[in-house]
Order: sequence, then structure tokens, then C-alpha cells
Amino acid sequence: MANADQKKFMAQIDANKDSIIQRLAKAVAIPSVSGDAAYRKHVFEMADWLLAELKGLGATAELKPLGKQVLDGKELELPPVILGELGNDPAKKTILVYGHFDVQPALKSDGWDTEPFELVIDEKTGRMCGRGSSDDKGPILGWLNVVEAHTQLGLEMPVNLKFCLEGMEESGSVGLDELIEAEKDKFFTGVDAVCISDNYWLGTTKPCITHGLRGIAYYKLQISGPARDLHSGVFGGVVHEPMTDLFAIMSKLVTPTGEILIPGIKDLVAPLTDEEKQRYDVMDFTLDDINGATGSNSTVSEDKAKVLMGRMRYPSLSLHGIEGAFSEPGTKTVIPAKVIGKFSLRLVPDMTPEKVNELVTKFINDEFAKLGSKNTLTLTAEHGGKPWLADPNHWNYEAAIKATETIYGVKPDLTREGGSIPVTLTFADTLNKNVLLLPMGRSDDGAHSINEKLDVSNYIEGTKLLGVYLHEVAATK
Ligand SMILES: NCC(=O)N[C@@H](Cc1c[nH]cn1)C(=O)O
Ligand SMILES: [Zn+2]
Ligand SMILES: [Zn+2]
Repeated sequence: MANADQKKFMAQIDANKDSIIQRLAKAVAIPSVSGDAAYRKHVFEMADWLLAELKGLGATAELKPLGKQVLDGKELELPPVILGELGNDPAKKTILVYGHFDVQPALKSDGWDTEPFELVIDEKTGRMCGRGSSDDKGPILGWLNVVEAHTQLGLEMPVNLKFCLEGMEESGSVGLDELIEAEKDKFFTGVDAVCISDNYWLGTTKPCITHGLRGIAYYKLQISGPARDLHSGVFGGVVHEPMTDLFAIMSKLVTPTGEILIPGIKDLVAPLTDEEKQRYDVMDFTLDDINGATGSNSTVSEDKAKVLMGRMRYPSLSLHGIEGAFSEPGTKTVIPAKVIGKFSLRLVPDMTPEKVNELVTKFINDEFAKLGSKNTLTLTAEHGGKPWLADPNHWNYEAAIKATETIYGVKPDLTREGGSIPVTLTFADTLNKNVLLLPMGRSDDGAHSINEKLDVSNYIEGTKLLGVYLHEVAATK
């Protein structure tokens, strides 16, 4: 049940609907893709824009440089992290808010119906389409909208806020762990708990709160041989072909039903308990939720609990792409000289990127040796992150549950998420504080996919949720 302050706040968010949608449109218009060197300047532009927004709302904030990285052979400046602060009343709790202002790549030619970096609102359905609308610009702006509404109402913020906003989450959060370690006893002092809004509901109607994430181990597998691309009529049947070697190896990593074939991986997974299995059996979820989100009927099982566990508590291995392969329309008869296969594993307790690296490296080298190929193989472990699991028996979760009940009128499901936000574990371990994931968007938002969207209702009610959560934090003992 909302109290008087919460009611005033919620009404103000409704009154601000048009202006806060405009704020999201401005953010989406900045193509802050972190994984492509050509777009790096826009990640900086996004950091500047957000910094100005935060300062405009009365926060103190600064850009923290992270140094350089090498991306695709080029040395590049890493985007800065924004560290901001609003309020330092010792009588109030301090919540650290994390989010990321970088996005996944998006081109209209990938199959988008609209320009990816333009927020296009369908008035009939309420869908706001644009890259980053749900992952993670909408949720970040949700926090700013909360602060703005309080200021407009002359309503005191119920807690102190600290912001840690990064521009490299979609590319391995390079440099962030080191910054958190360095600032542990400086900027991060006094933090009581952490809240991250960067994931999604399980379906499209019922809210959830999330206490677990899978980790990740990402690989690039390069096979090279000929000094240049070759004519397949002249050299087909004559040389060991890099693409043939790559296919042979990649096809041995995982079965079409998702079983990981790398020896030793399954042994790292914590055993399933009866109590845990029951939680998946009763979770408010149907296969239609998944089918709606994928736009297909392609689950690897018809068993709801199995599908849920496949996403939340078991590892997976996905093949993402092949760089250097002929991929244009037409029928070019080429033998590519060098190809790079990209794949990743999502990790669950008790897997670590280090243990997984050992097993993956051994398996790939063994399989390559079996081919008897004269080509050269190079396996690179790109970014990695451990899985994370939090104790939901904490006031931070209690506040989120109450706030969800106020906004949506239902008790949220307690979920684990299949994606990865490696910094979550860094916050939990380095600051030794409880971390909570409080999602804004729905399962069918299409994060990382074409036509990413955030529903107007999720943006507005999700903003209210973040604000009421802060009020409930202040009310907990
Ligand atoms: N919303 C969180 C998210 O999308 N995280 C990414 C992180 C990542 C790792 N490598 C590339 N991106 C995810 O894929 O889970
Ligand atoms: Zn995200
Ligand atoms: Zn993402």
C-alpha cells in the first residue's frame, strides 16, 4: 500500500510521462556501441550527456578515466566510468546504483523495422523501439527520473544515492573491477546495499526480482593457413581449408539440443537439490512466454522446469559467428585464408572462467590435433566473469518485494537470470554488500536482438518501482 509521499511521487511520474520519454529518446539517439572501435566516440558522448543530466539534477558526479585497451589490433581509450553522489545524510541508508550506458551493435540492415538509434513509439501498442531502450538506458534514466520527480515536488529523497555507470558492460567491463577495488575505501565507503536494474521479467505480465546471474567465458578461435584467400576451383582439394577445420571443431563443442560436449564441464556444476527443483516447478511461467520472446516454437524441451533450469541454473554454450567468412549475397567461390569462430559459455556455480579456460583449451587443442591439419590454430580467451548468487533474505530484497507489490499488486517471482553482469559479483565480494537486481523490462524486449523495445508502461511503472523501492529501503530496519 502506497503512503502519501509515494502517491505524490507516483502521480508526478505520470505527469512527467512525455518529458521522461523525451529523455529516453535523447539517450537512444547516441549510438554508444562499446564493441566497435568506430563507435567509441559515441560512448564518450553518452558519458558526457549523462554526466550533464546527473549534475543538472543536483548530483555531484565525475568521469573516471580507465586507461586504454587494444581492440581488434588498435589501441583505444576506454570510456570513463561515471561516479556520482546525491545526498550524504548519515541518518539515511546509502544505495549504490549501477547501470551501463553502452549498447550492443545495431544496424538497420540487421533486420530492424525502424532506425535502431531513433526511439520510435508505436502509440497503439505502447512499444518504444530503439537500441538500448531496455538494455540499459531506460533503467538508468529511471533513476534520474526518480530524482527529478522528488526535486519537482520538494520531496526529500528517502536515501542517499551513489551512482556507478559504465560504458563497457557489453564488452567485458574492461577496467571496472580495478576501479572498484581502488575506490573501495573512497567513493564506495558508506554504501549499505546495491541495486542494479539491467535485466528482464521472466514473461510479459508478471514482475520479478532477481538474485542470480550466470557468468561468462568468451572465446575467439582463429584458424589460418594460406597467405591469402584462394580460388576454390584452383585450390579446393589441394590445401587444408581453415573454414573446414573451424567447422569440424566448432561442431564438436555442443549438440543441437544444447548439451555441452567438452569433457569436465558438467562435473563443475553444483548438483541440483530437490528443494531447488521444486522452485522451478512452481515458477509462474509457461512455454508461451519463451515462445513469445523468441518469436518461434523452438525450445529444446517441452518441460517448463527443464527450460527454466536451462536458462538459470545450468551452463550453456552458444556459437555466435565467424569473422572472415564469405557472408555476402551471391556465390563467391572463395576459400577464406583466415577465419575466427566466436563462441561463449554461460557459467553457473561452481564454474569459474579459469577452470573453464583450462578445459576448453585442452579440448580444442586435442580436437585440432586429430584433424592432422597443417593450418595454425590460435585460441584466445576474451572476457570472462564468474556467476553470482545472492541471499534474498535481506532488507534490500524485502524493500524490492514491497515496492513491487505497491506498483504491480502482485508478489514478484524470485528468479535467476541467464545473462551476465560480471560486476555484480565484484560489488558483492569487494564491498561485501547485498546486491539486488530489480528489472524494468519484459522478457520479449529483444535486448541484443533486432527491434529492441521498452514498453511505455514498463518505463513509467518501472520508474515508479525504482522510486518506491528507495522509499521502502528507508522504511526497513
Ligand atoms: N543486460 C546484461 C547483459 O546484456 N550482459 C551481457 C554482458 C556481455 C558479456 N559479453 C558481452 N556482453 C550479456 O551478454 O549477458
Ligand atoms: Zn545490460
Ligand atoms: Zn546487454
